[in-house]
Amino acid sequence: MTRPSDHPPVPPSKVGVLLTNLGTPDAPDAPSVRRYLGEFLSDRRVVEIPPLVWQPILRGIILRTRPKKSAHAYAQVWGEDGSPLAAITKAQAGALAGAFGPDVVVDHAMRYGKPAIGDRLAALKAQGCDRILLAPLYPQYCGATTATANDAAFAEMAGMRWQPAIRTLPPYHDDPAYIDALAQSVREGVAALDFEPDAILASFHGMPERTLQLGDPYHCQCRKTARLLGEGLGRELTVTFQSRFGRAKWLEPATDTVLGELPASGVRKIAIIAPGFSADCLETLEELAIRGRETFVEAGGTDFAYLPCLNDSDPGVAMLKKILARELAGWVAAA
Ligand SMILES: C=CC1=C(C)c2cc3[nH]c(cc4nc(cc5[nH]c(cc1n2)c(C)c5CCC(=O)O)C(CCC(=O)O)=C4C)c(C)c3C=C
Ligand SMILES: [Fe+2]
Ligand SMILES: [Fe+2]
Repeated sequence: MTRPSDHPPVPPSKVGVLLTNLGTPDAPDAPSVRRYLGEFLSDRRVVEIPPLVWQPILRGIILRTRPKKSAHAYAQVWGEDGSPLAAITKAQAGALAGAFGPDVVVDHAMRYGKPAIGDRLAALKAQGCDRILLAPLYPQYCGATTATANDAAFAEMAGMRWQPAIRTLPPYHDDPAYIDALAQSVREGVAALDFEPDAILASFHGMPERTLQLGDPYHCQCRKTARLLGEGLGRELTVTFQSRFGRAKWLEPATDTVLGELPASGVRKIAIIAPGFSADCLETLEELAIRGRETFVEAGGTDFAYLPCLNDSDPGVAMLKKILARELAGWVAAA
């Protein structure tokens, strides 16, 4: 029989903040990329095709061909600290350590691969965090990103007898703190160029167009970010969607198509930004900064600059601190 005195000691109460992002392979080689893509592309929030139809295509075709090609792309952006997405997300959490006082633990996790969301959530709880803020670092809400990150945390909680209280970070696509940080970084980035861009392209990750018709707010939130940022900069941005995958119709216009067409319309000097990504990753560093440049230059463009994401820059971390502190109100005295 368990008597009250037999209960394990209760650690002192703390608050946890769990930054989450998409995830990345462990290494830039085909087996690691295959494992990562197998998990990622089996998520029904990401590919909304019935598994009986999709899994044979994924296992029989995609995981046999894509990993080699993607591993080659990853190898081009891999740094000393490994995958840029992993290194930057870790640095963001490191930069926020202590930002909310001594009783708030900041950690980070990935939806696919490591460190896993379930593991880090359990670790926060084991450290005494009885209140946890889940912070999927996607400015624009999308079922395929924000929701699935939160799903993974709630799936872990389903196995807990004593659950922590949970809050989730809302999308921050139109938050003045986010728009101002972006505007500052674009202004400084453009001022440092040795050319004046004819246009600034804002490239967001694409999604199947069907998800817009089904009510996902992602597309509208991307457009709003671009409108507000354009107002902040005093110049209109060209909005495009990148990284098309599969045969279905995706959001348009496609970044690669626009990059190939702009020079013929007289736009030969461009700066490109990726305001849908909180951290630079394969999609920005390889697809935009390397392949995007090639496409633009081959089409007759003369000057091309990719401006980095906010990452763990001082303005980027200050922005994260502001939007996270707001969600901690009532949990943390000083927040
Ligand atoms: C159906 C496929 C995909 C959907 C839907 C999708 C949505 C989506 N993705 C991001 C952010 C990132 N995606 C990244 C890589 C990546 N994305 C897909 C496919 C879909 N994405 C694939 C197959 C890959 C892997 C690389 C490749 O093989 O091309 C990354 C980068 C990860 C890294 O390791 O650096 C990010 C970040 C968003 C924001 C989004 C919907 C809004
Ligand atoms: Fe993606
Ligand atoms: Fe891509």
